[in-house]
Amino acid sequence: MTMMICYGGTFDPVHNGHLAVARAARDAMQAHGPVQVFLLPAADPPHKGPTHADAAQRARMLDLAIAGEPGLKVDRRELRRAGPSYTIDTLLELRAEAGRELPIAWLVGGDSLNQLHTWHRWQELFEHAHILAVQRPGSHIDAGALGRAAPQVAAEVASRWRPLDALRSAPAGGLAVLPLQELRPESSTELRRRIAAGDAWQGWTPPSVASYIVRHHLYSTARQNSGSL
Ligand SMILES: Nc1ncnc2c1ncn2[C@@H]1O[C@H](COP(=O)(O)OP(=O)(O)OP(=O)(O)O)[C@@H](O)[C@H]1O
Ligand SMILES: O=C(O)c1ccc[n+]([C@@H]2O[C@H](COP(=O)([O-])O)[C@@H](O)[C@H]2O)c1
Repeated sequence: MTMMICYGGTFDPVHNGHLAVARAARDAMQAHGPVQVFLLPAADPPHKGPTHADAAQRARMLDLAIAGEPGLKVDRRELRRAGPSYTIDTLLELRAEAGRELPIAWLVGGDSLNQLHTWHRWQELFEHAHILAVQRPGSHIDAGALGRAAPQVAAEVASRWRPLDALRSAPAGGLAVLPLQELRPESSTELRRRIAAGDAWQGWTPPSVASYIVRHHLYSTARQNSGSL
């Protein structure tokens, strides 16, 4: 059975760290059977202020970033919903479409996992998906241990730890850690800072995305929302 991996983010803009994570998830899970990775740009990320590029631009940059990549797709469903892009709403939609049996994993960086208790209806997430967590510098997650998680999160996941390959054997409810060959230092915040400051940045994102950013004058001043594609 195909495993569905969902990778939500603001992607403002997408960077090579995001792509390394998406590819690592695809490659690790495909060792055990077919897998599809969906990248879901958030229209209105619940914990962030206004974005710098608009939602259509962020999704377009994702299209460019994954062009020609087997097993990766952009899913724009959150762009079609009004209001905050709550993950529980997205998972309810995906579960209704995929049926009750399909294994679904929601991919998060360790920084996000440590704060999972702040997400809307967060405990319900496990009814509809597994969580697949990936290390990020400073996040201190490891298989079986959360170094910096809120106590509520540590308590909720205590009985949910699974080896990676076990995620395929149930539709939802587990937590596994995705191994990365090396931690990825990239962040969209630092990338935007570098662009605005005129520091070196183009190696942090694929050339097609870098060209789009330059062509649309994104991130070079405090806030952009030109709306053009
Ligand atoms: N370098 C990275 N390594 C591992 N996970 C990452 C990395 N960058 C982002 N993520 C994870 O990807 C998801 C989407 O991230 P997001 O689009 O917010 O990018 P970001 O770089 O964290 O942005 P910002 O710096 O603006 O907060 C989050 O779960 C985040 O933890
Ligand atoms: O559902 C929530 O309450 C919620 C709170 C914070 C983040 N998320 C989701 O987590 C993903 C990463 O968010 P961010 O802010 O780190 O880009 C993105 O898909 C968000 O919609 C979801």
